[in-house]
Amino acid sequence: MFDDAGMGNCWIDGRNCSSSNCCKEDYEEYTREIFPWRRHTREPSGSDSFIIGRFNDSCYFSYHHHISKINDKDIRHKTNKLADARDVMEAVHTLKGCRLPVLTPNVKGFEAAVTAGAKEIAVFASASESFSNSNINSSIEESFVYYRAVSSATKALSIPVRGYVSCVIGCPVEGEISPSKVAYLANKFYDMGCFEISLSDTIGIAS
Ligand SMILES: CC(C)(COP(=O)([O-])OP(=O)([O-])OC[C@H]1O[C@@H](n2cnc3c(N)ncnc32)[C@H](O)[C@@H]1OP(=O)([O-])[O-])[C@@H](O)C(=O)NCCC(=O)NCCSC(=O)C[C@@](C)(O)CC(=O)[O-]
Repeated sequence: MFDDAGMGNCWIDGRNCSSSNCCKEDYEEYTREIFPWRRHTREPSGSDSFIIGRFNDSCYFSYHHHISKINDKDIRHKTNKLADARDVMEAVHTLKGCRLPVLTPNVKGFEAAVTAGAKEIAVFASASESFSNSNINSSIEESFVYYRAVSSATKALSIPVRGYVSCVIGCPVEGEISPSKVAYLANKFYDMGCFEISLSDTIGIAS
């Protein structure tokens, strides 16, 4: 399902469909070079924990990042959304042999994640200014202000933090991303104390 509260136009060189969706079903809609990149409507928590469980059974993944402790843009459902995240944490905390880092965009999300039982935290910055603004409503530099605060809060509780750099190859709005920008952000996460740094080809154009 799509909602129209999109994240702006998406431009992917040489592809006629969004990378994150099946090209086949989208082909008709995306036969133009520029197409609206819409956000998926969130599934109920039951499917989240079911999917995490299945990934774990498949033994392919030793960790699953999940449950972005995020602010739902439609504030009316914000509390429900957090309750939803708590349900997922409750449903997966018994999974054996896997790590479950929780994405948190700020200290508020971190506190909610720890309250819900998170043992590992993940923060996420983008190598593209446009993607950062669309994704977390702040610039790259602003996001590191939030993430340094999260990192200090995790140190006090000895909770490990993973740092994601998004859009390391290309951005749906800005196109190709310079590797030196990616290296700069990875260094910032390293200096901040992240024990792991993940470089994400967020829109899958490297493959
Ligand atoms: C970052 C924000 C919160 C800024 O959203 P905002 O609206 O700018 O936040 P704000 O600071 O203006 O606060 C607005 C309201 O939200 C509340 N709020 C503020 N923070 C939280 C929170 N954590 N949890 C719950 N509520 C929160 C805050 O308390 C306030 O409530 P009010 O006072 O009006 O009642 C929002 O833009 C957001 O949630 N963005 C995240 C969207 C998201 O989940 N993106 C996908 C993550 S995965 C990813 O990015 C890529 C990755 C990691 O997978 C790797 C890759 O593939 O690239």
